[in-house]
Amino acid sequence: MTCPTQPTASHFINGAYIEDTAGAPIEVIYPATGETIATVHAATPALIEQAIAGARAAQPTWAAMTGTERGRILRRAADILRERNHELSVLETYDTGKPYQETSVADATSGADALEYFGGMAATLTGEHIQLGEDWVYTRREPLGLCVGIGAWNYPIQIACWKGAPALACGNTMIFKPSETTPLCALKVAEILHEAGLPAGVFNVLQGLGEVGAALVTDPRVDKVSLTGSVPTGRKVYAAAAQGMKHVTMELGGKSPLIIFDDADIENAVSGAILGNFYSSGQVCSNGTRVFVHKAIKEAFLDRLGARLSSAVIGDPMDPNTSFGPMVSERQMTIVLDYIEKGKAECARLVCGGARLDREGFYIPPTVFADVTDDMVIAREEIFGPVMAVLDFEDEADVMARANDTEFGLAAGVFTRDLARAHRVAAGFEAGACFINSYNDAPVEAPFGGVKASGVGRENSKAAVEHYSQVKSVYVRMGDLEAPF
Ligand SMILES: NC(=O)c1ccc[n+]([C@@H]2O[C@H](COP(=O)([O-])OP(=O)(O)OC[C@H]3O[C@@H](n4cnc5c(N)ncnc54)[C@H](O)[C@@H]3O)[C@@H](O)[C@H]2O)c1
Ligand SMILES: O=CCc1c[nH]cn1
Repeated sequence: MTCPTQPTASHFINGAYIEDTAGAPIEVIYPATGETIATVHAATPALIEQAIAGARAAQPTWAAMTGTERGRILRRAADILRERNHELSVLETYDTGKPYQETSVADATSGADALEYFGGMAATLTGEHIQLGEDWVYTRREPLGLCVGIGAWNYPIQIACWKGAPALACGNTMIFKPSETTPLCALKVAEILHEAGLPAGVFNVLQGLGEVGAALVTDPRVDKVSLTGSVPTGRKVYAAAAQGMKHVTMELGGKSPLIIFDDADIENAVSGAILGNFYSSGQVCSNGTRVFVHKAIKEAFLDRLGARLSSAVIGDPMDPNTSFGPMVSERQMTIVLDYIEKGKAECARLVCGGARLDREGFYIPPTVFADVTDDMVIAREEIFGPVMAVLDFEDEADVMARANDTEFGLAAGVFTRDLARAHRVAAGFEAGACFINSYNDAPVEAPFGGVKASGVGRENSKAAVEHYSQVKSVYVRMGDLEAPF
């Protein structure tokens, strides 16, 4: 079996596809069937050297272009991404197993939004003038140099663009290493950027496992590392980057709370809980997997949730009617099934789901546990699959303390009709991305990122510019300079 739209080689370096079969083979598995659809090869040390040398050499010329010129290329790439939405969505579906119903509206689209947004912003990046009597200071906003992006497997196109677009807009070059589980889509992003006029060497893609990522992170010629991945990987990558005093962005995992008060619109709250637990088969970093439901409405909430989940169309991800697909890999399926067994062993009440589906592919249906308590493993650890934990509460202060009682701090949500309470709760959340009467919206205009163990820095929005550029100040004296001797 082969995916109809797959790239022609494993890597993209200095403006061209390149293959080196000396690198260890990495099989790309279609999660809906378990079949191999492609084989890529991990980057060899020679290819890593070629990519770093090329990206370093390309950076000064790219930075010397005006922001308008750089932005025009990024915006052209955004247009091509949109024109090829179908082809890219098919590839993303084969890479991840996510239903085409989702990928055709959420993935290339989100990548194009980032290229368009940062392309538009490139010409506006300026320093400032600070008058000091007759002297003055001006600042220059300068690129960092060579940035490395390292991706997770849940949003391959989005992650490549959320990192690449602001990096390139600011005048940096980038080497992007996709997850070894979903290596295909980032290559298409590189291909499209070059079709849009990107000079060779400015955006490169190298395949490989953690050791290729580690080789990039530790290279002294790399100035910044942006990782999307788990907290354990984040700790390693952050520590390695610190040895070289490199800039970092860490977009890591979460175990986010979603609080549903007794005055909430139940239908909307159920929608939020579904979007925050079962979109992308639960493989979204910001998911609100600890759903605190006020005791007074808990059974009504669970009844409506069960009814709505029974209408999920689980099946062939390429069928446009399918709304729920498989887990990304057999490994991830096993991890999630282990957590489900822990939930059962801890005597949480299994409301629906709870076992692998009897069909080919890595399918676990939407799974809901009720009567979950704060100390249960399924309420404390990130599962990264379609498993919702429903916990009871009665008092606002109590539920806020419980919601924040976690090492993570990526996202949080609240459903209530009381707007004063909604804003009070949002202010009290220890989380980077909060939602009121909604869940998991991630527009490019809004900062995205976590606090506590969930990360460092922000992607998207004007905030991302701070993480891909640095400010130089220049003091200008207008008169004579006195000295003590
Ligand atoms: N905060 C966010 O924006 C965000 C978005 C998506 C996913 N995630 C998180 O990602 C995780 C799931 O993705 P995953 O399983 O691919 O994560 P992971 O941490 O296993 O791997 C992430 C990436 O890091 C690379 N890597 C592993 N070890 C490395 C090392 N020592 N040095 C450099 N690179 C290394 C991997 O090859 C992969 O490309 C979840 O925890 C999820 O919450 C976070
Ligand atoms: O997976 C994390 C990033 C994200 C959140 N919503 C869409 N993408």
